[in-house]
Amino acid sequence: MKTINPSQTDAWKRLTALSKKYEDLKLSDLLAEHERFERYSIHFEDLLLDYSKNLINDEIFNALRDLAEETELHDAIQSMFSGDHINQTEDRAVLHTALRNQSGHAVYLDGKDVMPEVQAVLDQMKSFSNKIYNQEWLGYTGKPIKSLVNIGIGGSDLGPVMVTEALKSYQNPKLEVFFVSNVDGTHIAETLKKVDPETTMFFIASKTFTTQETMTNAHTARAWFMEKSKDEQAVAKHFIALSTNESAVSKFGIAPENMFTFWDWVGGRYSLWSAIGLSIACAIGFENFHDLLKGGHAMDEHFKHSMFNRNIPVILALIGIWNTNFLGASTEAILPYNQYMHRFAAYFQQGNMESNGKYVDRNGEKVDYKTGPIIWGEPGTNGQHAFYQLIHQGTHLIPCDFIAPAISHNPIGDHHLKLMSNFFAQTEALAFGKSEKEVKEEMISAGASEEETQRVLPHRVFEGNRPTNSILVKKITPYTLGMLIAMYEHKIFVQGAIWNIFSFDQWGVELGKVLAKKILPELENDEEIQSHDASTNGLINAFKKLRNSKENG
Ligand SMILES: O=P(O)(O)OC[C@H]1O[C@](O)(CO)[C@@H](O)[C@@H]1O
Repeated sequence: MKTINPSQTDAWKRLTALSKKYEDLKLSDLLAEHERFERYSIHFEDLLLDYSKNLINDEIFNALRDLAEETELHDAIQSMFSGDHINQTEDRAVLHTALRNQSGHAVYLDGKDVMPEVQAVLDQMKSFSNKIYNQEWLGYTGKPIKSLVNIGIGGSDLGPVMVTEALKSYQNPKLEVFFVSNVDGTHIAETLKKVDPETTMFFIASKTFTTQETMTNAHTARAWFMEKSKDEQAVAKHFIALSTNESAVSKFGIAPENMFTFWDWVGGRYSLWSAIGLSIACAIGFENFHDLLKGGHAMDEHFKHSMFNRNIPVILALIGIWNTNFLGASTEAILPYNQYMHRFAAYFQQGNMESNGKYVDRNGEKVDYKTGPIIWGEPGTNGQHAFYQLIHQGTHLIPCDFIAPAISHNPIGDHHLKLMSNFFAQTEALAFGKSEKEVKEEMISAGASEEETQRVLPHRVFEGNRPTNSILVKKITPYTLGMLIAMYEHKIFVQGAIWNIFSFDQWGVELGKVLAKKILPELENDEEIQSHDASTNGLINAFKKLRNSKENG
């Protein structure tokens, strides 16, 4: 992949000029055009992206597309899918797309087809998950497994949690799934209270098998299990490992036949498609897991082969760049109008922020433009009663993605129509707002005095002109969810490629880990600490005093 500074391209300069030329662009004017929806929306299978409620016109969109051309996005896409080592700081390829490759074609990495290995692990996952799902895998006392406990963190947790929750209506009701991630002992303690060692399967999910949080929780789980079962042999029936690190897995005491492997070319935050997804496959059944892969693959094909102006991930990425780099947004909200998808925003918090939270470009130079936005969100309508106030009337520009299914898994009464009326109302309100004239008329007709109307007026006006994308799908099925996940993955990839940053490393999480390791032994005694700065010393010493103080229990 070539390194091209996007801010030095002609397209970027044009976009800068366009952001001034169109600083008064109004969504209400843009949306008055009858064909706007047809021209600014895309159908792909059962998915519809409406991007018409963005502050863009044809001139702006064409310049954005030129930016993608000038920064050689075509080559970047080609490089990723063909197994080039595009994660250069770790000298690794980025081939999570191979994990969901349904084309029947080979995927080469350094001259070797990876598909036979991928298929072998999928076969192993299929056979294991069928046994769990069909209640055929028996624990050490001969009872079928009822509880699945995934122990992992970051990409080894967020993906499995998000998908398992999103597809809960597909779950075998005889199974309960738990996720333990935090090193806070409360997380494992509260989980262990709810499960029975005779009927629990622990999935130790860690790409490296060295992550402090995961290994601490795994050791605690094994000690708890040993205390209950008093049988070393029983471990094999209740602990499996999902990892790339065979020697660490065997050192932990998990036999090779109970290990499900993957490879260094699968990034942690892109790993739910790999063996890391085994808890998903066990919970919803392998066929459904396979449909998830198929949905991801369908989006890969769309992304690889569609022209940029008909390419959903590319369009989402370009709009994000317009909002971030030319309209001044620092954040993006992901708002699924679907309760099952309540961890979707949290999942892409890691997906996006760990990938594109970089201030150094591919030449090692500090960038002179903004990169990855802050990602957050909650399911509608909960968010409406929490933070939408700021989106509507705050001082920050917060572009939002609204996601909803046309059909609910729980068609009770008019719940879904009410939910969807809110979905449509919010993007309309954000775009059009409410003018002074409208507020005045409304208040006067409700009997308010002239004086009261004048006093409250500015507070009840909505400027509008807040950009949104709406993503509608038929239903949240494993296939559709696969498409949605891959759609955002590729959006992130496109933005990273254009911003000329390395999206597949995560050096920014290392420093804290290293310092925590240094501090840990200092907490194991009561001696006063002098080895840090004034604040850190003060905090550690106050902590030691507090834990030893007799007052307040
Ligand atoms: O799967 P592992 O190796 O335990 O790593 C867990 C997570 O830690 C990170 O390396 C850093 O937070 C993530 O990228 C990764 O998903």
